[in-house]
Amino acid sequence: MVTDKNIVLVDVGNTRFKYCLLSDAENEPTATENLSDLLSFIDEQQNISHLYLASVRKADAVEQIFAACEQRNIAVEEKNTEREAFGIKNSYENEKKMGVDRWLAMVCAAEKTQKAFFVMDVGTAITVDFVVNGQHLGGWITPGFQVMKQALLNSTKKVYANDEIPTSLSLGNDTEECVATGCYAAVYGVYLSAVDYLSSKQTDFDIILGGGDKKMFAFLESDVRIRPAHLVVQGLARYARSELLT
Ligand SMILES: Nc1ncnc2c1ncn2[C@@H]1O[C@H](COP(=O)(O)OP(=O)(O)O)[C@@H](O)[C@H]1O
Ligand SMILES: CC(C)(COP(=O)(O)O)[C@@H](O)C(=O)NCCC(=O)O
Ligand SMILES: [K+]
Repeated sequence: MVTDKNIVLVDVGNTRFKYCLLSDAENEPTATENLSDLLSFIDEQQNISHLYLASVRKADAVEQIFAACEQRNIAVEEKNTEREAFGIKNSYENEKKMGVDRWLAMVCAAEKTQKAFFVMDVGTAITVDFVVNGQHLGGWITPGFQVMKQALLNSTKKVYANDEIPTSLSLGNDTEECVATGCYAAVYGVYLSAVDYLSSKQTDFDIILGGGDKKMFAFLESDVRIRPAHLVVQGLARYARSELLT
């Protein structure tokens, strides 16, 4: 019999791999840039029968995962964006063009609230998707905090950056600080625009937040509309539970 301890969930983002057992899907997944960490994890468990996979990279980036699973007799279930599932209807004309991470973020978010929502994934890119009455209205893709900073450095000669990740809106008093606070303001601006957009629909809504940089929004914690989530692995968890455990 397959249990939630035999299933591993794997999110292949543009920066990092995130993974956990289905039984741990409520906790922070392990994040790593090295595929070997995932393979060691699988080998430590010894009893993995299924691997649920979501990737936004090119096919060759996940070939190694398929090969490693074949060697270990683990069934790989790779998820792709769908037109409709779990009561959510995708607005894309060609849903295959939508990153599966965005689709899974909606699948996760729809389980966390019965209300209208927007789901914001603050990762390499920032994606925002709006859903009202199960209908995906559409979304936004913008550069994430690090990508924004890098684009600025690449396009200028005298702009420098530091490694600080601000956690509230403030002003800079030197170049590095101005870059960090400015890019923070841009990220926060995406959030405020999303609130503004959904508020204009005159509907009560929740906000589901995830991604490696979601800590930037920690200061908003007291807003009852906000639900932090491990979007992609929890979207995968929903698929895995419905396909293998019911
Ligand atoms: N240890 C870390 N290594 C890399 N990025 C990190 C780390 N901790 C936080 N981050 C932040 O997380 C972001 C990537 O978020 P993540 O959700 O993992 O991206 P993706 O799903 O696109 O791979 C980076 O832009 C970075 O600012
Ligand atoms: C927008 C993304 C790059 C976000 O990826 P991430 O930041 O999570 O690594 C990814 O969802 C993607 O490659 N999407 C394809 C284009 C689309 O969704 O329309
Ligand atoms: K993202």
